[in-house]
Amino acid sequence: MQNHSDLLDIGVIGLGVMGKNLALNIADNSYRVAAFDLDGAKVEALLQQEQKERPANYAQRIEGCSNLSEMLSSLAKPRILVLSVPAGAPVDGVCNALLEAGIEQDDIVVDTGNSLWTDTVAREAQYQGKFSFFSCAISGGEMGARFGPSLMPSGDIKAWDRIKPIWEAIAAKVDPKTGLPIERQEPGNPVTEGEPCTTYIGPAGAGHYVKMVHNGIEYADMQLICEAYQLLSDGLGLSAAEVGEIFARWNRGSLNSYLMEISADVLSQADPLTGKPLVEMILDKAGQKGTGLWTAVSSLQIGCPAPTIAEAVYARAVSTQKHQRQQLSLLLAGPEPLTLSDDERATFIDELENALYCAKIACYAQGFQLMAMNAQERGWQLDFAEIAKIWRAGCIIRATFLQSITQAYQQAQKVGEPLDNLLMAETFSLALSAKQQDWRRAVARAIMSGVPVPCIGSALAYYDSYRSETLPANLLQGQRDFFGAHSFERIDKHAGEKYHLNWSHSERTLEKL
Ligand SMILES: NC(=O)C1=CN([C@@H]2O[C@H](COP(=O)(O)OP(=O)(O)OC[C@H]3O[C@@H](n4cnc5c(N)ncnc54)[C@H](OP(=O)(O)O)[C@@H]3O)[C@@H](O)[C@H]2O)C=CC1
Ligand SMILES: O=C(CO)[C@H](O)[C@H](O)COP(=O)(O)O
Repeated sequence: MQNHSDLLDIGVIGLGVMGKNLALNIADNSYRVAAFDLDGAKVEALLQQEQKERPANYAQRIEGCSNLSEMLSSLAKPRILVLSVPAGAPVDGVCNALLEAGIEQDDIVVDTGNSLWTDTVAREAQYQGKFSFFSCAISGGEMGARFGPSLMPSGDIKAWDRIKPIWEAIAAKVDPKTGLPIERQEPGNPVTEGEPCTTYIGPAGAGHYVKMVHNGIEYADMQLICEAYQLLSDGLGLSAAEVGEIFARWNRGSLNSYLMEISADVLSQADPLTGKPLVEMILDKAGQKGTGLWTAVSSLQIGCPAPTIAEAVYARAVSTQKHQRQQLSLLLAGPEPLTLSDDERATFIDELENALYCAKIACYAQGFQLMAMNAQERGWQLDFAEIAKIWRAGCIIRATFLQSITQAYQQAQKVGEPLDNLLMAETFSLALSAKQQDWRRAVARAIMSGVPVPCIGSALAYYDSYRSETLPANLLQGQRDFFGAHSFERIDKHAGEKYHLNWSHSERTLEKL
């Protein structure tokens, strides 16, 4: 352990991509940090980075520990210990190691990893009486952790009261007037002004659930942008750099977002090895760690439609089937390429911009509805205006658009009417109604040119399903009653009254069950 004369404020365990940067961020905000990783080289690297970045007039604020007992004895009580280790078994591994090292009942362990929310619920109960297991899901990647992430804390409110000042200091900040991020990436000079992107989400598991849905939306938003890229490159024959320029232009309009910004950047990057566009040298097989899948599974389990999020997970799965795709590309016929005039191409690009905006609204509507339905099942009181607010900066899905979502929920709160679906908010219903024809034309062109658009297309089906007062589920109920006597309700009788037609009898009489 490094020399220190005083007890430290907070411990960080796990110094990978996120933990290392969180430790530096916390230190930038004047807290003294004890740091530990199983790999001593990572502790050393962190200490060196702090030394390199620290302004000359600042004292050392991070101290390395060689084991957890040393960390516990270096911290002021009750202790705050931040876990930034991979989700799953490593979280319990560290908790058990902390128990062996002498962690106490009043100490707080904050899990900042992408843990499955049901694991978090179980852990809070499992460690009760031993220490306070608190969770704080985090988004923002490496740079977010370093200079201001979005933080989604949940669990024991007393634990939140203790960590809140640190969390508000290290979180990303938003200008309250414009709703735009205040960004300054300067070691030793953290952003202290503006609204912090953190808020208490709810009981144990709520923060991880909200982060999981954030990631589900992230999957869908990324896939929507990728579909637009394929339409512009394969469909229109534009180069990666040209698509990058279009995305950069869109990023200055209603599609302004971090994901659009980085997509434009990725597309304009040349490969250092070949000089070709880097994107064309990257293998088209998408990885995933599970949070998008968990979101889709949750939506299926609770019966909340989130088709665009599910399609984004399937799109990653299809991408990994490279061998089959190679074989089938030689076997299966597709349409002739579309030949478009210059005017038609320009029109198509504008239509696609509107299609993307509409699909994005539908995808966020799905995510927010999912959070609402799960909250209802769990008895959580989620404040969606606050959730949208803390996603305006710091996190991967940060976008100007989140300010409109914040305002839509604030308006609903003001008039005392719950916003059951974001499509109902005036700002979005007007935009969707105005742009839906362009959305259809973009999907139609994609279909006619043979470019797959599972997310842009499924979002349109979601939109059309929700604007249909009547769906063909009447026939479906008839089918179910026919083969399985599963019964149906009638439109001219009380809700809940069940009927069955004796389909196999010659008279086909109707029974009230
Ligand atoms: N990367 C990202 O953009 C984001 C990640 N997250 C989540 O944050 C968590 C951390 O992610 P990330 O930093 O990317 O992961 P990394 O794999 O980069 O870092 C995890 C670190 O934890 C260390 N570790 C593992 N087990 C222990 C242990 N028992 N005691 C001490 N240290 C341990 C690892 O050491 P070693 O390598 O030696 O095993 C490694 O240094 C994950 O749950 C991730 O899903 C959340 C938001 C964004
Ligand atoms: O949580 C995150 C950002 O919010 C991570 O970047 C996310 O885990 C990446 O997920 P995947 O590897 O599944 O694409």
